[in-house]
Amino acid sequence: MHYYLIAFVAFISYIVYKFYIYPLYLSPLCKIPGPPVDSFILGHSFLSKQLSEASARLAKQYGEIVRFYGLFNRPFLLISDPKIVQQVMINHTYEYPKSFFNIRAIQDFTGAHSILFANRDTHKRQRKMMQPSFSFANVKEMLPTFVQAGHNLKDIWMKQIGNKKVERVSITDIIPNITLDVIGIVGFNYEFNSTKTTTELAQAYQTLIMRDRSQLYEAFEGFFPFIKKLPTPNNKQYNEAIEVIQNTSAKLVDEKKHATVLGKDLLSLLVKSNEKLPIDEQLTHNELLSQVMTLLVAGHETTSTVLSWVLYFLAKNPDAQDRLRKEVLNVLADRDHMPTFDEIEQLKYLECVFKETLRIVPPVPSLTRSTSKNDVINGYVVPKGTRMLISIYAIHHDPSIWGDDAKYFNPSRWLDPVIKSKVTNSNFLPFSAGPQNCLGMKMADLEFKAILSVIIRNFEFKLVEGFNFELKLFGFSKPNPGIDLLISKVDY
Ligand code: HEM
Repeated sequence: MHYYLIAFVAFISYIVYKFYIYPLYLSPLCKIPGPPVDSFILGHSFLSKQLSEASARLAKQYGEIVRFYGLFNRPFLLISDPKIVQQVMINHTYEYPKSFFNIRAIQDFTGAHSILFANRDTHKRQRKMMQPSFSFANVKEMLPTFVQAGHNLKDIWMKQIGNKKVERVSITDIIPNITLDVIGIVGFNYEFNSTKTTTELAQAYQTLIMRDRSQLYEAFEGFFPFIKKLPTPNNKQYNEAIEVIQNTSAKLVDEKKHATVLGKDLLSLLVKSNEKLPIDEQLTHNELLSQVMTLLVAGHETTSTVLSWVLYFLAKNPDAQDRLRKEVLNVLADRDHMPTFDEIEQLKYLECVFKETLRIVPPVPSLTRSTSKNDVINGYVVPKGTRMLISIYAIHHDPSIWGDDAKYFNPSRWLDPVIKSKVTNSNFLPFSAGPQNCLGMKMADLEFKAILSVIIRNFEFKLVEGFNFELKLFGFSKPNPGIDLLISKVDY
């Protein structure tokens, strides 16, 4: 009995030391400034769905490297210093591997062998394989699909408005389906048809992306993965949605592997270049499947997020909207004209609008990395295995870079020579930076510009009085419960 008591006391002492005394009082990370702890077990209560805005607030209050605590007082560093971004993401990428609050939840979306989780040699091998599919020449060939997607959206809203002067439309209901159809065609030469019919795939993403879960819940699930298996209605819905995505991806890979003629879509190009490589360099079946799942989600959720936000900001800033429409009319005087690549490239204000939207609401608001060895960052000792949250959102809202109006949407800032001289790839990083940056960057750029130019040519957008939503973090920066706008036709 006596021994049991000693063992019990030793166990409790170990728990108290490991989860309370060491992280809060003894770890070298305690020297880094940060907010006081407000919960014994839960760490910081701000670790919630408003993480983006909280991170900007903390950066302002405590500086560019901030210590905070997650579940069970696990320490994290919040980074908003471009110099650290340069060190961690650009100069020494593979020394700072990615780390996630709940990796299994992301792997459900992307497959366990996605390039998003690969490190060092595996990453280099997968990247070398995938990069050629995203070449400039290949992306240029996607333009007609992007413009057609703009026209499809135009036709849907024209029909919705009908003979009315103005119509209230939930823009976030349809835009993800438009970009899902786009990735279907350019990614896999496959018609998902999610704008014409209700598809299981579009519904599955809707279910997953808009799940109302806090970071804290994600962290709990990360610690206790069995939670996902409990037979609750939410879990059932979640697991069914994941199954739809996995089955669709498996079907796409299977069809491509057995196709007699391969096209120019991303997956065909990937399969073709894979076959040319020596066996030990080739992507395995599971790796290929994971890349398809990754392209599906990365290729449509991000672009739909930025397209939804831009319409909101243009509705809120009618002067910017008028200026953009005026510029677009130079190219699209005829509403049915299909703009060429060169014509889109001429639209300089459109470029500013794209960058400003990515700055003010980066679709991926933060990135996670960890130290692979004991390290020194900004003069502080940082032990091996420390997790870092690189807040793209906080860096994009830093007045010392973007000016005193950093929190406002102002596309013209991108024409200001002072701002232009300050912008680098470590302080403007919507697509991340360094060797693991976004492969679909050029594609997203052209898709955004093609769809937005058709839409802004044809419609005027205004805010709905009294309609409110929140910026919430569902992995992507999503407006919750969505965005409604008033839309009217442009009659010239
Ligand atoms: C506005 C649109 C987009 C944004 C803001 C965006 C942002 C990002 C970011 C921040 C990362 C780095 C993630 C990390 O380090 O954990 C990333 C990676 C990636 N993105 Fe995008 N993305 C966009 C569109 C696309 C599109 C259209 C595709 C493809 C069809 C795509 C494919 C990828 C891939 C494959 C990676 C992994 C690259 C690697 O690890 O080497 N993205 N993206």
